[in-house]
Amino acid sequence: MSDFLSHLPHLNVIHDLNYASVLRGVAVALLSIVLWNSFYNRRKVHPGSSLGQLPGPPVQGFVTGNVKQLHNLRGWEFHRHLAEEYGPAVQLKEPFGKKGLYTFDPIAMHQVLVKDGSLFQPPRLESGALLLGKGLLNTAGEHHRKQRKMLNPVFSIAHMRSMMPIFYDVVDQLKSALTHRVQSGPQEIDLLGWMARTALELIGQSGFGYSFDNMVDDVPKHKYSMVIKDLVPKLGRLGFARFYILPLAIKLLPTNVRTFIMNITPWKNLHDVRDMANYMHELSVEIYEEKKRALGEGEESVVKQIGQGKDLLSIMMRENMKADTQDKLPEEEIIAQMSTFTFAAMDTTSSAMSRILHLLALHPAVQDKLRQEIIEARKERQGENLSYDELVALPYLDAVCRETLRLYAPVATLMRKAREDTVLPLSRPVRGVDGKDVTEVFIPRGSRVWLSLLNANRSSELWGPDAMEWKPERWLSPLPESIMDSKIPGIYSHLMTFSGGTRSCIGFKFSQLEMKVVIAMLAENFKFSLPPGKEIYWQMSGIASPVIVGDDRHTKLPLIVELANSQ
Ligand code: HEM
Repeated sequence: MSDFLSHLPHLNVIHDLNYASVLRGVAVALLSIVLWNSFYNRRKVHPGSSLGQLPGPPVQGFVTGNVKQLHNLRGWEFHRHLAEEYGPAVQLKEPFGKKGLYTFDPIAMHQVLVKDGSLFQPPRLESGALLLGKGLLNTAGEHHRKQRKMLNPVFSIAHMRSMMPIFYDVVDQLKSALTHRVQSGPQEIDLLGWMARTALELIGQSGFGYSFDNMVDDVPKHKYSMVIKDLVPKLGRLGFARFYILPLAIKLLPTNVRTFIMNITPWKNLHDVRDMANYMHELSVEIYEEKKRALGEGEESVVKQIGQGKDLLSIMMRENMKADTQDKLPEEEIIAQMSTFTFAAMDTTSSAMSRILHLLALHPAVQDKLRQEIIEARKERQGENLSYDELVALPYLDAVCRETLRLYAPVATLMRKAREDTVLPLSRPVRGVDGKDVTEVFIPRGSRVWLSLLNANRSSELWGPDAMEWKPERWLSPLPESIMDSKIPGIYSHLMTFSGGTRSCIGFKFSQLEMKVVIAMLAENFKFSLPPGKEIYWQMSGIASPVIVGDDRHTKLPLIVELANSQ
């Protein structure tokens, strides 16, 4: 395995380099990119309207364009303004004046994610692979398709069913931890912290048969818990560099040169991210090796040494062993899926579960109704845990989850980059800057397209005039025809929350199950209310996260928790 490690680009260092030539190279590359951009923006002959014909907001500055507004932690208003002022297809500016498209038009999104999915790739691929290895999030084309083919069956309903006992074990630990803290009376508790611990333990146990957290200590002790908690905020602090400088450096500089530059750059945050990536990788290798040994020794050993062998990693390794030679994934890619799944699963699901708890605290009548539904279902089962089918069939629990994922999608925007010139059709014309209707937009190769999952889910044209209200009841009657006919390409409930097409969320069923098991237990056993004197604000980070107004240095969701049967 040490051989394998030495092939990872981020672990190599070189020492003797000519600084002046490196800097000259970077300057020439930057200048070429600016000139290339303006050449592309000025081309006149192409099908469809040009991006320049679409209306859009003024830029904040030539260097950053609209990017800072778009990724601002308080960017909700900006995104809402884009939808209300300009409609579903908007011209935005990247750094140095390059034009891009911001859209939530269903047909345009369908083309980007489904029909022309292979032409529109996330720009993160190379930098993401440095962070998490070549897992699903960071591969493309045939490589991605091959991984997806191997991994889709791992997330089947049959496997989700078999994971129920693992889920209930983790949730029992959460119940004991909270009961212990509130048994002598209501307490203010940071639920975001507990949801993050629960989500990590759920993916740890059901993902890899590995426990990160006994859920007993006040703070988790495993280094991985700390690392994964800090990773997203630290990545966020790389900001502009992450989306623009890093991909450029990867494209232009050989591995050893950029590793050298990274190591000598006096930026602690960058070094922290590098060390975190290395640590996550090392732990994944350790867990993988242990499991491989057990699998090699047969099923009995898997059960004895690493639980039931029903976790995603065991399933993945068994599927890979069975696969035909041309479909087999190399070890390195199986290992990369571990950090990939943890990264993709943890903050998204804990954000969604925390949002539900916050909303239940804001809407006590919904909270009571949900509690009642679960108490009655459990009574019918004489207090036994609900089976997979019983749990997913609870209509109000389902409505609360769906409505939260609709109005408050944890991931607000996806970014794509066009690999070829292409034309995107719109489902209805928008008024161009010259007053003429724009029905299709020419997207030059290299342009960015931002897909607004947020605005697609909140469109009053599709969801009706109450689209901005949180109303679980809307899911208890038939949805409006406008949404049923809209051809929204999302894989889940006409929503864009889990995206659509070949790169849609592979874990969406897993995450819904997690949410339902956790929220059902919490709503049945505890009551949640708002802490007096504290206002909670959800930041628009890559994955939405709550802070207390006036103290936005740390993400937190303080709620008053008490036993539900205390009165
Ligand atoms: C509420 C929870 C979740 C939300 C809102 C969510 C959302 C998303 C979105 C929007 C994407 C598309 C990203 C892109 O195209 O750039 C995605 C991809 C992905 N998600 Fe999730 N996710 C959630 C939970 C999970 C869980 C629990 C897992 C794993 C157990 C997971 C694994 C993945 C993976 C591996 C991908 C990449 C798929 C690919 O490129 O083929 N997600 N997710």
